[in-house]
Amino acid sequence: MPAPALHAHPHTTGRIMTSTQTSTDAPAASGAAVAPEGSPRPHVETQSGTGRHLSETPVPVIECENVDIYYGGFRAVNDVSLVYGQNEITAMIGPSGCGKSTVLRCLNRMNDLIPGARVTGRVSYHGQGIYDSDVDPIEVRRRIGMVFQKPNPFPKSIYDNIAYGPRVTGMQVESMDDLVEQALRAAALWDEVKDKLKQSAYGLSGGQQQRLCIARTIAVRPEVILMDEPCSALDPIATARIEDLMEDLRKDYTIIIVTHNMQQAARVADRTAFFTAQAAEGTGDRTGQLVEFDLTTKIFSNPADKRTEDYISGRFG
Ligand SMILES: Nc1ncnc2c1ncn2[C@@H]1O[C@H](COP(=O)(O)OP(=O)(O)OP(=O)(O)O)[C@@H](O)[C@H]1O
Repeated sequence: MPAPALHAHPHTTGRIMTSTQTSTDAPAASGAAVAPEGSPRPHVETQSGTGRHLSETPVPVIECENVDIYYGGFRAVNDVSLVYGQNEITAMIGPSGCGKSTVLRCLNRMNDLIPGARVTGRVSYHGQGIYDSDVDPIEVRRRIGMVFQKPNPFPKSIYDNIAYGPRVTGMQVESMDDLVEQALRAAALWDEVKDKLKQSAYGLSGGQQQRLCIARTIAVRPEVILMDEPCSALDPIATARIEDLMEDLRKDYTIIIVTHNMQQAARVADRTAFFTAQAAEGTGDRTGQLVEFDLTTKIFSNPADKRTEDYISGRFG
């Protein structure tokens, strides 16, 4: 099978093609909404929860338009429209069962792996619908990687955990040793493991294992990293290290995080989306919906919707 037409690069953008297409099939980045490389960012006028100056509206990398997500006949998420901005950290918060993880998983077609799961509406990556028929879901998941709640290293050495993705995806790699080192350095783990690369990943602490999983995600050179409560199994020190790491990674990646921890969202996220679940008339099924999406500062200091205010002030959820 030919290698994916798009050559791996942390900043690569463009069409996600089926593996049977060739590079000549691929126009350059469709990215109508994306500023060309080297062009100035849009008008800067506002500040995020992290103190960064941000444009009023995000530069889209992933966009959801009127997205509904079903598990069989149950509509878990209703009519979500949301833009995830380039080189930003976007947090999704809300009470249990409001559909945060469901939305996160639909951003890289991870829901495809759940029998009965179905997405309607449009999810696009640089303007291209990721559910379009000519799109290769494996390539989607390479570009848009995922880190899970519980660290899940493979039962392999530290080195082989990192090398696994590049090997199985047939990435052209000049030096696997260099790639492993770069990924471990990017995940702030290199100094702790450089003398035991051949040892089992299971010998690492939980926090180290989670940074290894981040390094493993980075190794296949994605552009976006999805994180589903990445710190919920970690102690406060390991959590702080992951939060610092996210801050570093934002320079090169777009990060989307689901978190139950509102303080964490306030600390790390540039923008925050608040979801809630509403009981449907008739069936009583609780369907998730997006209530409000804005700069993190605004969400936590002056939310537009009373439901957001009630949630962040601890009055419900
Ligand atoms: N694999 C699945 N099959 C069927 N229903 C599911 C599945 N995963 C989630 N759901 C349902 O979809 C709804 C949203 O769940 P989801 O896990 O996305 O919410 P969440 O906001 O991430 O919750 P939590 O914060 O508790 O993790 C819930 O009603 C849940 O029971």
